[in-house]
Amino acid sequence: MLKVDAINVFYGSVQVLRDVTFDLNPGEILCLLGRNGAGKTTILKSVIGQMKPRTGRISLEDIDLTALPPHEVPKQGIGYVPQGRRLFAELSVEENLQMGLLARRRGGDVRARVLDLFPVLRERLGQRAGTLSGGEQQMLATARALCLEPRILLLDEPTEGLMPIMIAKILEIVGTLREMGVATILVEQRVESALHVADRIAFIENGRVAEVMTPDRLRDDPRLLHQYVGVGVKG
Ligand SMILES: Nc1ncnc2c1ncn2[C@@H]1O[C@H](COP(=O)(O)OP(=O)(O)OP(=O)(O)O)[C@@H](O)[C@H]1O
Repeated sequence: MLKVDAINVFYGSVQVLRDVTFDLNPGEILCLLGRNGAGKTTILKSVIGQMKPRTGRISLEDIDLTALPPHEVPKQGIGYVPQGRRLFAELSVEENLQMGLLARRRGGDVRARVLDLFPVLRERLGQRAGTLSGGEQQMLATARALCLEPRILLLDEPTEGLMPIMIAKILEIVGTLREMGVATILVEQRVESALHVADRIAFIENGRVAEVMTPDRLRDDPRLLHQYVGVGVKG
């Protein structure tokens, strides 16, 4: 469905992505793992159109996303939840959701469906976003992105800084979205999360896709983790 084909991306004269190539199937969860600075966030920014590859191509079915202006890319059905969530802290939960709904023409039933996924937000519609817990803020940021009814969701470290129970909830929602046919590219630092939820794992190393594998393959060969992220698998 989504094809990233040999993209080369630069910040000024510094090349940060080198011939990055992978694909994403409908309803698939692809997890990007790699050391700090490997290029994971830059991959998401390239898919959503915020960074333009100097060469290479990103396409969604027959649409060339790299040829579109950045604001047209999300409209093709791609939702992006950046690291740090970028909510409007002074606005309420409801107002933050409305920001997501504004981007589309029809709204009412989408709002209800999104809130069904996040019952905790329904209870807090009038609360200022900045006063939500970290997990609730992540849910709100994800809910806002889902207002566009994306076919693909890009999540940058959604579990960062959360308590284990919240991490489990966020990952459960990613699993529910898969059942609904939403494909996800998930940037994760926690290997356990990747093993738990991913259909495939792509290791990013120095701006390249070093290897793509299933979680089972990684479990069978934990040395790969030492190689790419410098950690071992617990348990
Ligand atoms: N705006 C920028 N200007 C210049 N260089 C940048 C910019 N943003 C990122 N970089 C550099 O690009 C490289 C890749 O960064 P990126 O944020 O994609 O990595 P990452 O794998 O997501 O890292 P982390 O896990 O630490 O978030 C890094 O070397 C980083 O310093």
